[in-house]
Amino acid sequence: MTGEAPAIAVEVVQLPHAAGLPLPRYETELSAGLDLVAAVEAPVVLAPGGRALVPTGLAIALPAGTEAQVRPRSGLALKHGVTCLNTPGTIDADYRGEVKVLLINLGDADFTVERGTRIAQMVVAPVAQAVWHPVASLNETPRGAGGFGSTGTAAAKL
Ligand SMILES: O=c1ccn([C@H]2C[C@H](O)[C@@H](COP(=O)(O)OP(=O)(O)OP(=O)(O)O)O2)c(=O)[nH]1
Ligand SMILES: [Mg+2]
Repeated sequence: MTGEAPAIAVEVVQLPHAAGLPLPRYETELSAGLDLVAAVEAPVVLAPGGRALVPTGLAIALPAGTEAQVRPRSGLALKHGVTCLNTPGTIDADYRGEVKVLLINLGDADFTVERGTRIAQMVVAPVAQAVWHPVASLNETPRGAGGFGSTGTAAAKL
């Protein structure tokens, strides 16, 4: 698959405590996520079961009609059991505070977040707001109210 991903312009301010750190970047041409780095002044140790709100040193202004999602990195999850507690984190287009990452250590050893550690990834995406249309009843569908496993397993269907 080739081609260019559509671009969304995002204003960014690198806060003073992020001085010297690189702006998040796409590691490959068609990556969906920008790797966020920890803008901690000193290493933060996450004990097993511990959590921490880790600063990225970035404040952003997303265009109306977009959001950013803060998602875990699979490598950290696989190797260390470290993930985002509130995944996916939601960055609203009108948020002007610092983007932070709520990490939790679900592994069985201490995990140290060093300055510059790539701790999560941020995906920018279009988003729509719902406009409620109250009605008395909803149209019928083959699924109806079925959910939560109502279609059975793939094996059961064979
Ligand atoms: O992982 C995250 C999640 C949120 N935020 C920031 C941006 C977002 O716009 C704001 C509010 O997030 P959310 O709506 O998830 O939190 P809340 O608990 O509902 O707080 P609020 O009442 O401020 O909306 O916090 C982050 O920096 N990182
Ligand atoms: Mg909220």
